[in-house]
Amino acid sequence: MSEKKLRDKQLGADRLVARDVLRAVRERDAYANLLLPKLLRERGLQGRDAALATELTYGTARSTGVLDQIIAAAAGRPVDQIDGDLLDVLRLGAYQLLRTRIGAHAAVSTSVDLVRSEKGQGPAGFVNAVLRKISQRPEQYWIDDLAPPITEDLIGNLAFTYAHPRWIAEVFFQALGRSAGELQAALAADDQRPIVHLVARPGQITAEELALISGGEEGRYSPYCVYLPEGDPGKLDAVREGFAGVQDEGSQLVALALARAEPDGPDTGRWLDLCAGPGGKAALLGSLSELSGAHLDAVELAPHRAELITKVVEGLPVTVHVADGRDSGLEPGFDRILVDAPCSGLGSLRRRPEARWRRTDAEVPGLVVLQTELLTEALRLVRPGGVVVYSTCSPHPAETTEVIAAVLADTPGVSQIDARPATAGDVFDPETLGPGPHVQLWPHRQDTDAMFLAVLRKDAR
Ligand SMILES: C[S@@+](CC[C@H](N)C(=O)[O-])C[C@H]1O[C@@H](n2cnc3c(N)ncnc32)[C@H](O)[C@@H]1O
Repeated sequence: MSEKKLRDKQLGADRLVARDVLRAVRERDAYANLLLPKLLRERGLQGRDAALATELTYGTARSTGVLDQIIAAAAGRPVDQIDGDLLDVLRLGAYQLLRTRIGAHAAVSTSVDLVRSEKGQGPAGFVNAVLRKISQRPEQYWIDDLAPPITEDLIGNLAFTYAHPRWIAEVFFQALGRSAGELQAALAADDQRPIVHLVARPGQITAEELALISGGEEGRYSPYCVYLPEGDPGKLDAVREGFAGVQDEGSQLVALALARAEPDGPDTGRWLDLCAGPGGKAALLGSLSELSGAHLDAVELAPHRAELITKVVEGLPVTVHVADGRDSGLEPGFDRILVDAPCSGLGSLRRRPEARWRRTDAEVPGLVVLQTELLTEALRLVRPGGVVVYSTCSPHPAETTEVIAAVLADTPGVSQIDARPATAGDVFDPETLGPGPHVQLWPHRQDTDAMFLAVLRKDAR
């Protein structure tokens, strides 16, 4: 065994990977869900070691803001006065102490070893002292001590308890009709790591076949979905060969709603995806359009994301355009248009562990302008009688119902139709999707990302 391998083993290769990912997230805004699988592969971690590294990395990244408040209280100084490399290890250690069943001794000693090997005895002593202090109390003690009292600030208390920034909890509260019980359920579900959802590409493999070969289970809502509770989807032949992909069931329902929504008059086979990168929905729509003899145009502003679409739609009747969806140069007259708008992503936080601590509400007004312009352009490009599906992976009312209301108010000759039948198809009861006319999915209700979708139809002449 090489000296480096031996060192990694002694230190715990799982924690070393977790620390390195957390450091990259902090130092260079890396995405944990992209970097972690790469490091696991490069360092040959598999099985239980890979599972532990994943749990520690994602769990720590999800809880960062709350762990920082606890670390600051235990260290007696704000975290911005703690060296970043030490802070990564403190977060990792505090997460293990407070939010896992790992024993206190293992959590503290592995953290101290990580610091000692890189930084020496002094910093290791500091990490030891802070983590020991944290370990003396259970998580509930720290919540009671540091969270706003539930009687004074219910939203702030729940946000702290379930490791969300307060402003995001406030947005969920509004989107859930100001129900405290549902907010608690939504935050709790959003604080869990979701299982992988696969999509079986129509015409290439069925969900039943994919479930059999992957050891997964067929989805509840999308006829193309398979739940994969464990295992690396990248190792499945069906995924490697492009018969299947990784896609949240809620995203599948959005693409399906576009294919199922009823235009007024016959479908002439011109479909458009106006914000298509990286191509998850375009791939599903491309397969569905092939089966129904249609053609999909896929527009994407970012060239590198357009390249990803080109790869994933290979062999399907799809043309990819690198263009601004607000001025694509495409001829009007589409039967169906999807506007899967750039958004704050607040609906898929559980799949992007660190995202909740990176986002700010200052981004939202600019996104709302873009969303409004893209939807307005889609309504110009759709033919009379044609349908437009507007969707976001965000439940933020400013990005969802308020965009729809503003565009409807400014665009004569367009009506909003009930999105529930198109979302449910003949697979499940549309009434389970709330009162309509839009659909808002939630992790705590459907166990999907919190996708929003609305269906608009241009009046036939
Ligand atoms: C929510 S993502 C779409 C996800 C995609 N539909 C899928 O399922 O894989 C929004 C996409 O819109 C792109 N985008 C941003 N501004 C755009 C614009 N003005 N015109 C077209 N695409 C744009 C972003 O680069 C991003 O790839």
